[in-house]
Amino acid sequence: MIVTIDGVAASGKSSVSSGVAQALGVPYVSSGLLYRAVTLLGLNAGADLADPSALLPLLSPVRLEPLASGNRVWNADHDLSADLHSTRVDGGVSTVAALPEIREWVDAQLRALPAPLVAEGRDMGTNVFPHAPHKFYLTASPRVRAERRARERPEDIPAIEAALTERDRQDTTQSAPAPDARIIDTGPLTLQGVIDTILNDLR
Ligand SMILES: Nc1ncnc2c1ncn2[C@@H]1O[C@H](COP(=O)(O)OP(=O)(O)O)[C@@H](O)[C@H]1O
Ligand SMILES: Nc1ccn([C@H]2C[C@H](O)[C@@H](COP(=O)(O)OP(=O)(O)O)O2)c(=O)n1
Repeated sequence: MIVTIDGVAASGKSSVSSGVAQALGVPYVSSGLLYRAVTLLGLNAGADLADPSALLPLLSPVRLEPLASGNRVWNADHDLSADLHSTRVDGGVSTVAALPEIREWVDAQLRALPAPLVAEGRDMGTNVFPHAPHKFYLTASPRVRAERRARERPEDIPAIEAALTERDRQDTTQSAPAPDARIIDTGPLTLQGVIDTILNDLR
């Protein structure tokens, strides 16, 4: 069984996916972490983030480890995970995620993983796992999302809100909800409330 949980930036995808996956006793996979890892490696190499031929040669040692408690991304034996959620990576990741060659590489990593699993991102229900039987799409207003993310970032809420809104705009192409996804406005819900909503739907 595959459950897909897509949604806009900072809507709760990874926290909710982790909770749902742990309740089901299956792994979850965070596709955004792979886009973030490509971005980090590109930035560190001084590569042009809009040039797939500069990025693809960096990717052969990159591997996603889908632990139920939290995904990790490795570059050979170096754990990149702690560096993937920086403002620097946030600022470049939409450029990288717009490249068809990079999307193909990420999709191949994800499709190689054995089911059952919970997959989260933007296009899990539309493109990567279109035949998944259970699909969800998380939303919340930009202000609510910025307030949540402000607990994890040094910037103030208006700056975070502006950056989230801009990233939503740049990610629009791959971020449409699947027609058969259940859309959940997480604004009025607690994290556990969102997890329970999904688990009740799966039962
Ligand atoms: N429904 C919710 N209520 C309150 N806080 C939430 C809720 N969902 C997520 N959060 C918090 O919002 C932040 C962003 O969530 P995260 O799972 O990282 O989102 P995404 O994977 O979509 O970027 C985290 O600090 C998380 O704990
Ligand atoms: N399946 C996916 C997952 C993420 N992306 C892109 C869009 C986002 O700007 C970045 C980072 O995604 P991630 O889910 O980690 O970002 P947020 O936590 O929602 O801020 O990658 C994508 O294009 N397709």
